[in-house]
Amino acid sequence: MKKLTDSEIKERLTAIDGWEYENNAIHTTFEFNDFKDAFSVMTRIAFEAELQQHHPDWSNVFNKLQISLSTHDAGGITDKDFKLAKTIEDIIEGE
Ligand SMILES: C[C@H](O)[C@H](O)[C@H]1CNC2=NC(N)=NC(=O)C2=N1
Repeated sequence: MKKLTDSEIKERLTAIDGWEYENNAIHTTFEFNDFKDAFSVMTRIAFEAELQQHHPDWSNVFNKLQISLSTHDAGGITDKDFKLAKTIEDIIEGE
């Protein structure tokens, strides 16, 4: 999988709100009403990640969820990260 260049990453980020590019990964944070809502979304993301065979680096504290996406094998950001980011946005928007 081809590693995207800085300018390709910045260009693609304009199409997804709320994500930023830093430290060789794209990041976002979400805040939910409570832990149950956060964990429920995480479970849905987990099943989609498994289907894509591409997995988020994330952390959850109570109602907050921080997500970072990068392609470990490529040592940077690839189409797989933008595909998973779009999937995550679709899951959140369906809430
Ligand atoms: C064999 C398996 O598909 C690979 O190890 C996948 C699994 N999930 C992955 N997830 C992420 N974020 N980066 C990877 O390089 C990666 N590799």
